[in-house]
Amino acid sequence: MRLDPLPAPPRLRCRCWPTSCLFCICRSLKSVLAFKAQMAAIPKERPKQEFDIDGRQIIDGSVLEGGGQILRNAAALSCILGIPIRVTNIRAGRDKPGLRPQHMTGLNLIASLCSGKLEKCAVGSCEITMDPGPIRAGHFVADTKTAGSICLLMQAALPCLLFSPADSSLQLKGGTNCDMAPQIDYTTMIFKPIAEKFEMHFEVDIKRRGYYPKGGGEVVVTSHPTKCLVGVSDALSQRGDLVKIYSRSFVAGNLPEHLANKVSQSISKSVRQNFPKVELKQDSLKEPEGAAVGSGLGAIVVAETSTGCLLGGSALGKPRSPAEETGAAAVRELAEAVSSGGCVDQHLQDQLILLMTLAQGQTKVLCGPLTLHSQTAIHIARLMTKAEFTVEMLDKNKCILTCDGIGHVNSYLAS
Ligand SMILES: Nc1ncnc2c1ncn2[C@@H]1O[C@H](COP(=O)(O)OP(=O)(O)OP(=O)(O)O)[C@@H](O)[C@H]1O
Repeated sequence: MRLDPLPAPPRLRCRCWPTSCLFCICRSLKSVLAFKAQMAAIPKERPKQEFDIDGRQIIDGSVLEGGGQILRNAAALSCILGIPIRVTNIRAGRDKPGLRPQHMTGLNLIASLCSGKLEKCAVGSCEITMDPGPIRAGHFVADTKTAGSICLLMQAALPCLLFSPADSSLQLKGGTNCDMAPQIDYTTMIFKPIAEKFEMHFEVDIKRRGYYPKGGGEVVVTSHPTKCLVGVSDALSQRGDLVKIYSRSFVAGNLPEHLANKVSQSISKSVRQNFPKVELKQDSLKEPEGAAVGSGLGAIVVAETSTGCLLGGSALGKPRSPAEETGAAAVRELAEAVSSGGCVDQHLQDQLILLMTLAQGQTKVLCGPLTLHSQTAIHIARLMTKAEFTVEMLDKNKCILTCDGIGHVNSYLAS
């Protein structure tokens, strides 16, 4: 990874020099440490490729974030580029390492898209192999049988279907609004419109919502193939001004509708405090009976800028936590994304890496601090492809992430 141009190192001398105070010295040292941490996060050398005795590329699932995203991105690249893989140390960075139902379902789904051969793919397994075949179009069904995230199944499968011969549909079952994963509303309201700028097109039909712990949600996704994704150079590098904020607050199951209104009111209050001049539109609802399994409460807040950037914040209700706190937490996450000064929030950042990698041409994204998830996604992309990533620090928190993608072409649509 290239590092040029680098920012000037932070000044060691404190502002009240020559009568330096302890506070300023500490502050300077802290910024030196932060600067060093950011540099350390971006290795210069490309990661070294290693292969097992059968010629499969070895992917170490314990690097950096050490979570399920390594598996999804590696399996997707394996399927798209026809690279046989052996993933070791799966989710070694998590309390319960090994495959969880969501990851196992995602791998099986990817394997079925490309008639791939999977070995050792079972809950708890810390190592799998996958030998991909040609990607095909069709109707594919995947069920986590838990509240495992439907959006993370989409995250794994949709990039693969871009390179299939025709339209496909995915019937996905699991959780639609879960913690530690995009809520389905995040995927439709933020990821989808931005992915369209890369020429990734799909439609989402939410048949039924499902929440932790029951799951039981169902989403049908129609995916359209593309000849080649295109890099996005301007649309994600100019932040513009905030022009609108939209919020969706919901309850489902045995929770009363007035709780959704409380979430909405707290969002309105926090938005007024943080963004007093920005237009706010709100929806507050109880999911109709039959349209949701189990009980849930949550919110998503989406801000749009004058240049078309979309930033989000979301939260889900927790037992014994007041409904108002859910609204305030969603706005806090949004405010953090806005104050980072980037064109993407911390979650979209890593979700775009695969698209940037595969696209034809250059993508430039103005980001806040690079997250560990993004660094991990970049690591896997560099390990498995020739995509070039550059990080240009603009100040100690903001950077431009540039990727020269590999321009992978859909062989079925090539002529
Ligand atoms: N609140 C959120 N909004 C949008 N996206 C989110 C949110 N929280 C997490 N994500 C996304 O979900 C993905 C989570 O990946 P991660 O590897 O941590 O989870 P995982 O596959 O469930 O595995 P693990 O259980 O190992 O953490 C990332 O792409 C991240 O950006």
